[in-house]
Amino acid sequence: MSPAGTTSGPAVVLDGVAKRYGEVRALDGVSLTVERGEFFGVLGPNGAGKTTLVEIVVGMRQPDTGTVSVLGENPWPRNTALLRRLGVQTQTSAFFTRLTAAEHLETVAALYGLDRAAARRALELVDLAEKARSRVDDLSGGQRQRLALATALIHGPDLIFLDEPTAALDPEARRSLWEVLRSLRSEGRTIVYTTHHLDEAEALCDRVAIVTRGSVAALDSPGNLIRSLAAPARLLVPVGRISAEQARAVEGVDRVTVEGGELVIETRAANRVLVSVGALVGMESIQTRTATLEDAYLRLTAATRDAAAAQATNATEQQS
Ligand SMILES: Nc1ncnc2c1ncn2[C@@H]1O[C@H](COP(=O)(O)OP(=O)(O)OP(=O)(O)O)[C@@H](O)[C@H]1O
Repeated sequence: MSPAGTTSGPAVVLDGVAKRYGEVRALDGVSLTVERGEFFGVLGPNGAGKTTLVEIVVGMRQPDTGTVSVLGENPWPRNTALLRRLGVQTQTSAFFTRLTAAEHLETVAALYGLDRAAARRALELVDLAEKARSRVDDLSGGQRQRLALATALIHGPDLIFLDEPTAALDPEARRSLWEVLRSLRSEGRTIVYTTHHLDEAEALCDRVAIVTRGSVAALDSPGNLIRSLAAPARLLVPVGRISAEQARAVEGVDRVTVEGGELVIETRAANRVLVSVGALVGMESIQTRTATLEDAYLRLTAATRDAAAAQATNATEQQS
């Protein structure tokens, strides 16, 4: 059987995709393109519509309106030939819980027509070989998450969807999963994933879409988002070297707070302020924290929340 889908062109194209659950507008006209070979992050607050978006793209849900193209094909109704080219890990991944981890993967391998070696390779890929003989029921949350990832990757898919794959992992396991994801990316596979770990998205993603209230509020590389949303840098000075009033008086300083024994000076003119504050306290006393994707994200989501609150107030005032 020849595999479904094209081998060139974008990996995913969404055009005007909307989805309601009763009164809840989960997606409100989402249009975006994921290029082939891209590591693409979908970020957003709880309930923003990320899972719904991924479920529509992989053919688990039908959009109310709009079009979806995955490797050049429509994923709905469930396109079983296309499914062989997709690797999907959702938050509700199903396991054969009475089996051992190895038996579970061997069963999945058999469903794809693969041999036991594929199951062993998948276990090793996610660093779970030592739990091969443990029952799935007896695995920890993080180990189950790694098994879910192995299940999604066992057949070597071209396009991989992961819904919060590192949510239950300890910091070491998270870093080792980053390496797995990076190696998949370097093999030319496309990865679309959702996460609440902004540091991770910044480290891994070529581009991210920030979804708020069912719409794409921003879509760009992490670096461009940080620049365009003008997130501030922070200078940290031990309390006592300079007063908050003195710091506020420095030209270019936006905000001064005290956190954990440090005066935190926020600025969007980091170089200029660093020189001025350095002249007051000595350069060696200053720690710098450049703006992160998390800063940019928080600014954007706060602005979206404020705009929605203002709209709701206006609507109430007009009614009364
Ligand atoms: N099956 C469903 N029936 C009714 N409402 C739903 C259903 N699934 C999701 N919703 C609602 O749709 C909205 C979007 O949910 P979704 O799970 O897509 O968000 P999310 O961004 O993935 O959230 P989280 O970060 O918490 O996982 C939410 O308001 C949610 O309550």
